[in-house]
Amino acid sequence: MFVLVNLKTYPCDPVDVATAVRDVDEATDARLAVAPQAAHLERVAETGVETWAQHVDPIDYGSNTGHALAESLADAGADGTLINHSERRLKLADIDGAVEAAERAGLETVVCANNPEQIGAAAALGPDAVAVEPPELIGTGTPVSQADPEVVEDAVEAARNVDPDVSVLCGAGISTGDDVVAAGDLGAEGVLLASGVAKADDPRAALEDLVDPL
Ligand SMILES: O=C[C@H](O)COP(=O)(O)O
Repeated sequence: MFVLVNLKTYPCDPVDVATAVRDVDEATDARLAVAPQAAHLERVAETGVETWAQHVDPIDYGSNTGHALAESLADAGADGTLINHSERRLKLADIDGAVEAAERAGLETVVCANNPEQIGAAAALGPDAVAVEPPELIGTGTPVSQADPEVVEDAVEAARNVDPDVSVLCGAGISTGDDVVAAGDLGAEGVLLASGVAKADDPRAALEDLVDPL
């Protein structure tokens, strides 16, 4: 299972969490990665953890003030990038352009979407993976695998029907090892999570619990 920890703009110490993610990754068969804010990419990547950007813009070098250029994210140490997160939505054409920009810079891609229908559309754009996240469950602590298992199963089927090579992650409310196992049982190859680690009193213990049953 792939466990991708998004730090959003939570007030945690990104290097501390990244170090914990790196250490737990080394102690488990699961694959762990962390997505800090863009301004923290370089410091996080220096820990040796697999590092992801939270967003990339569909642009090339040039006059694009305030945008996130894929090559700059890669230079800062990003290995991959989220695209179209629920809190950073893009238009369809821009999702397509962002996937192209990420691939141009050698970044792995996860395109997020709200529901199975959008997952099918996202998979058609050729990312490495898609992540289904019902927005109403994000940050609630109620896991999507428990509250809405069908959305995960339907997302897996939607992606498979479009492109079986596109992996499917699920996210929203995932905070325990049991949640991760349940996601895997529904067909997901990974989970995208945030508050369960970034807002935990002890992020390292939260990570250890997440991978314990894997
Ligand atoms: O990127 C992560 C997702 O939005 C899930 O967030 P959450 O784990 O806080 O529900």
